[in-house]
Amino acid sequence: MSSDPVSGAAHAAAPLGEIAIEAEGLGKAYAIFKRPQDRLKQMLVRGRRKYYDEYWALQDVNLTVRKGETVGLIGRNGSGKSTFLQLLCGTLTPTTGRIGVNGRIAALLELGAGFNPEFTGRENVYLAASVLGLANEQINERYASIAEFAGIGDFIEQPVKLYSSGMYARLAFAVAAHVDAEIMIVDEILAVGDASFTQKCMRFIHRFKERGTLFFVSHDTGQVVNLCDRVVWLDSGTVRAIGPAKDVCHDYLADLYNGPENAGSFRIGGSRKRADKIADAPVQDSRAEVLKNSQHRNEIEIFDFDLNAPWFGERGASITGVRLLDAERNPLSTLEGGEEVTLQVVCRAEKALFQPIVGFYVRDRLGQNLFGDNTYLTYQLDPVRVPAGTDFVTGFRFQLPYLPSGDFSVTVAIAEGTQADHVQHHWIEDALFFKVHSSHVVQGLVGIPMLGIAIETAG
Ligand SMILES: Nc1ncnc2c1ncn2[C@@H]1O[C@H](COP(=O)(O)OP(=O)(O)OP(=O)(O)O)[C@@H](O)[C@H]1O
Repeated sequence: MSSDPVSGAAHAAAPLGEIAIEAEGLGKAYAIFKRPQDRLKQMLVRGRRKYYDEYWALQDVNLTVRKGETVGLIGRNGSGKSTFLQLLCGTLTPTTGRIGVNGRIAALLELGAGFNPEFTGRENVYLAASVLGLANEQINERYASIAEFAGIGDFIEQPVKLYSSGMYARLAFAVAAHVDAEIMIVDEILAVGDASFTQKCMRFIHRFKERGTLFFVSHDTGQVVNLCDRVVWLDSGTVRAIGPAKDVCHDYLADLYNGPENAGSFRIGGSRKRADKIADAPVQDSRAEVLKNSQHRNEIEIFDFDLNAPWFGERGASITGVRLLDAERNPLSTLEGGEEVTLQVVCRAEKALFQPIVGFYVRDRLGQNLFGDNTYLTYQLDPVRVPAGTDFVTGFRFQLPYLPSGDFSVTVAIAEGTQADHVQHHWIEDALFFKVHSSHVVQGLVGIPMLGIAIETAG
């Protein structure tokens, strides 16, 4: 394990004016002690010798956030997001560079509201609100509204050590929503609340955006794009990109999909699993060439993953991306029908998952399920475990049937358990749309590739 090694530049005040947050050459190194006794030795030698290795969790971050901006922070696990936020809040000291904050800051770090576990909810409201700058009379005036926002009933009189993570998050958010913060930092906290509370928080965040500066950290790129003007992408402790939310999230997802560890399989807890047993070349329709060159060929246009599609579920896991890839794993925007495709579903385990099931349906415009599948059978004897906070990719590789002309959608879902008994974590209705412009399929719901068609005379 490790601790803060080297002291560095102070948490200095930023220049006044239109700037809310300014980081210059910001870096943070942690000390990694190989043996517990080295930590003690280090304390004794007071810096004259070094008994630790330095690990740079963050290096040379330069960032200016103007007042009123909403900035997203994304990156893989361990890329340095929490470290950056702690430097921003002043709970960590930079090893190099500086970070300045101009305005009252309220941070909603994941399970890190700074509550005292022995105090009741009510006592913690007073404690946290006063740390965030409210006078006692102001807290008295706002207490009823805070309690109402939290919505945890009589639990507010219980010590917070008895709270579930969702209740803790509710109270933390309720306080932060009432302290007149000018800068708000929201870090994954929404993932632990239930759907109605998450929506309440999102309504607050949308209102806050109108008047304040928001720093939003999430693995849910859909939410990031929805909310943020700009996005900072951290990769191994350095800034990989800063730019318009949609562009940066797109590049980040592309990197996540195409990273070497995701090519055709996914790795969880160190073991690499084949996502599926890949069959041989797809079945060729004997008329493939003729169809391809005729007006009957399937022409299919695919639209992007719909970030605003309706969803339901417990959100112990989230689906963060859905797309179709061709046989070479390039993203597809049009299809011909009959060819090999891979439907990729990118998920994030918000909590530790045991036996996740990822599935999909393709539906026609009347809502009829044409076909679909899920990962259950493949993994039922060898259930996958996914640690909390892990992003993972599921691939369904199949030969696309021929489709009749019309509109189609793909519904995707991630559940946990067994086929018969499971918790639905995230079900996204019509996550992806595609349109078939022309087709030779005139009968039935779908057409299958014909290996051969022959008329032969009897005898
Ligand atoms: N106290 C510490 N001592 C040593 N290393 C640490 C410490 N805290 C974090 N790290 C390391 O610094 C790196 C960045 O961690 P950080 O928590 O900032 O990443 P993150 O992007 O927030 O990850 P996640 O998405 O999983 O929350 C990681 O490799 C982590 O192991």
